[in-house]
This record gives sequence, C-alpha cells and structure tokens, in this order.
Amino acid sequence: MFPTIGQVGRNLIIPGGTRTIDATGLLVMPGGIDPHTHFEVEMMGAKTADDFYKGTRAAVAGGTTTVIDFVLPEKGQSLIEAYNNWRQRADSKVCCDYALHVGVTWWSPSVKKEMQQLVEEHGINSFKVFMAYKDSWMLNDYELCHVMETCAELKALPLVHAENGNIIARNTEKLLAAGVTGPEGHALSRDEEVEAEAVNRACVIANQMKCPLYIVHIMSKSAVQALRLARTRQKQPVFGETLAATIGTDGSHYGNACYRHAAAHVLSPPLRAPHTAEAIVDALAHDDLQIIASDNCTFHEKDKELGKNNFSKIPNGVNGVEDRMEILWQKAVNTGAMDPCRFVAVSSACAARVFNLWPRKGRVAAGADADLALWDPRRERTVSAHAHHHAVDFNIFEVTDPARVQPVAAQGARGGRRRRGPRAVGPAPRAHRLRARAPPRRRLQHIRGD
Ligand SMILES: NC(=O)NCCC(=O)O
Ligand SMILES: [Zn+2]
Ligand SMILES: [Zn+2]
Repeated sequence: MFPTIGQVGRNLIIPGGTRTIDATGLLVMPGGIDPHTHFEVEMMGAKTADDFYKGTRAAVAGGTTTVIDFVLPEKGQSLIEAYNNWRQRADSKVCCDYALHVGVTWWSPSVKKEMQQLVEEHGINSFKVFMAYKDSWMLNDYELCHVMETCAELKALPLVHAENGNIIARNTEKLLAAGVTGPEGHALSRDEEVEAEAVNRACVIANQMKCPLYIVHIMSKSAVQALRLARTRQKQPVFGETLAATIGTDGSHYGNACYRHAAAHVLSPPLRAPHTAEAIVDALAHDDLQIIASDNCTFHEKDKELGKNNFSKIPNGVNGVEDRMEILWQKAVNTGAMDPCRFVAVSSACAARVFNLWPRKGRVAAGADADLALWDPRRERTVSAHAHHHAVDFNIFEVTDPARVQPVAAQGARGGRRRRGPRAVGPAPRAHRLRARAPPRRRLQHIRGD
C-alpha cells in the first residue's frame, strides 16, 4: 500500500517513532506531475538516452514525483502488446510513480477493440494521436475522427500532437532542394501557422465527434490563440499543455553554427522567437493553458548526428523532466507573473485532475498520496549538464556565452544555399548563467499514515 498523508494541521498528535523533518521556511507542495515524458523509446532511428531509471531519477531530483509516459506502438502492432512491453520496461526501473498514455498510431476495428480493453482492463484513460510525423505515426483526419469518437464512447481523453504533417513534408522537400540542410531548416519547415492550423483542426474534429481534447506541447502564440478561440467561442472542453523548453529557452539556438548545439534544441513543434516565452507564461497564468510538461525525450550526441546532412532526420527531443519546475518558478513566480498556488496548479494539480489522478495526487490533504516536494524559494541553483541527472551531456537550459554563438548565414536560413567551408566551432556550453531559484530540498517525503 502506498504511504498516504495521515493528518494535516497545527498541534498534531504525532505517533511515536515518526521521523520529523523540519520544513521551516520551505513551501510544502504536492510533488510535481509531469504528464509528458518519453523514456526508453525508439524513434527516428535512435533510442532515447534517459531510460525509466535515469529519467525518473532526474524527475525526483527536480521535485516531480509522478510522470506519465507514452506507449508508442509500431504501425500494425497490437496496442496491448506494446502496453505490456512498456510496463515490463518501466516496472523494474522507476523511482517515482508513473502512469501511461497509449499512442494510436494506426487505425482498424481491432485498434478500437484494444482501446476499449485498455480502458476497461488496464485503467488507461488517455490516447495520443499525431497530426505530424507523416509516413510514421501520423493519422489522417478520417482516422482522427474514429479515434476521437471512440474516446468519447469510452470516456477517455485524446491527446493530440498538433502540426500539419503534410505541409511539413512538402516544406522539407523544398528546403532540402534549396540546400538548407542544417537544424535551422527544422524550424523553417514548420512555422507557427503550421501548428495553429492543426490546433484549430483538432478542435473542430473533437467538437464534431463530441469529445473533450488535450493538445500536447503547445509552442507558439498562434497555437495558444487557436486554442483560446475553441475554449471561449465554442465553449469546448479543450486543455492545453506547454513545455518547460518553451519558457526556458528559444528558437535562436537553431541559428547556432555548432551543429551539436543547434541539433540538441530540435524538438517538434520547434522552439519559437524569444518573446514567445513571456506570452506562454502569461497564458499559463491566465488559464489559456492549463499544464506545463517536459516532453523529456533526450538523445545522445551520436544519435543527433543522424541528421547532420538532413535536418528532417535529427531525432526530435530535448531534456526537461528535471528542470521543469525550477524553470517555471524562475520564469513565472520570480517574475511575479504567477503566485505559488497557480504554480502548483499548472505543475501538478491540473494534471492530476485531467488524468484522473485526483484526489490521490496533486494536493496536500489527509488521505492523498504522500508525494511531497519541500521547496526552498530562496535557494539558488545553477543549471548545468555536468550536474544534472540525465543520461546526456547537454542541457538546453544551460546558458552559453552569446559571444560564441555564430548565427547561420541569413541566406541559408531563407532558402538559399548555405555557406560552406570553415565555420566557427560552436560554443562549448559554458556554465552557468541561468539561476533557477528554489530547488526542492527533499523531494519525495513519505509522511507516516495512520
Ligand atoms: N516532441 C518531440 O520533439 N519529441 C518527442 C515526440 C513527440 O512528442 O512528438
Ligand atoms: Zn508530440
Ligand atoms: Zn512527446
């Protein structure tokens, strides 16, 4: 049985033998819930570096005590078989609580049956679909209709990766033909409109299928606007998730002349213009977005090298599960955009409610799971790849010296031929400007239950 919180209050009668932890001056908060991680998954010809041990170890180091990972079946593979594989991988390694969403990466009547089985027999209540990754995980609109209709029948929630995969595919062909092969091509192939169109389309399909909806990793102001329209005009039950990466760094890194540096920032949808971070924090603060996740999906440098001559082959993904909460605190609470209660809502409580973990998780109350973060709002920590708990030696939140960042030639980025020949060696990441205050001092505290 999981330890639960026995009592909350003043002047408590403490049972003998209880270990006391002095939390004077600290905030006692529900442990973070990160509803979007990819541990030990194969994608784009590589396997993620963080496995369920290292990934959850990094989570706990940053104050997150529950993660929700994604089962991603191959096209044609049984969903139940893939789910069992994921359970097998995770169960023996995780060092915090975890749950699973299941991807629907192909469609047939047998998939529908398996979705029902996953809900009824395995407690799955969320299914992820992709509008991007053409020729691998992408579904067409007709298939999306079926998945959403089935989710509505099962009272499950569809999670959507919203980008227009067909436009991305065509833009990629054109960029490559024009000689744009470097990581900057990744962002050029999928601008904000490509994301916002898909957010709008996903909302329309969900509305037609009478289904609630959750859009994962919203990365742009245009996408937030599309979501806001659906939530207000249509009064649709639509939830929006953004990422620590969106508020902790930006798309200027795609212009770094160092391939290793630029490729390390490649994820989808891509990082946007620097002013996006403030707008996304504002959206989180005002409930246009409800949840911040990490989409932790780390790859070793040798794997990112797969796209050295073709940006569309760079395995997509960045770190974030460890730094998510501190980045949010720094960018939202320390700036005054958000109070600590909203911080708890977007980093823990809203995810607990959306994914049916409430009332066990996401709150500090008698009877809830005793997953607590003790948070010191005065302590400072420097983000660094040397000190983090991930399996990779790069951290997108580590600040590099701007003087050593060499912008890629403008004509290259706009579709002309890229400058060949010697290019400056990019920055070896130098520590350590970003000061994320308030690391949790102790992460997973089990208060003795009755
Ligand atoms: N987001 C990303 O670039 N990588 C992970 C896979 C996904 O969520 O699309
Ligand atoms: Zn995605
Ligand atoms: Zn993801």
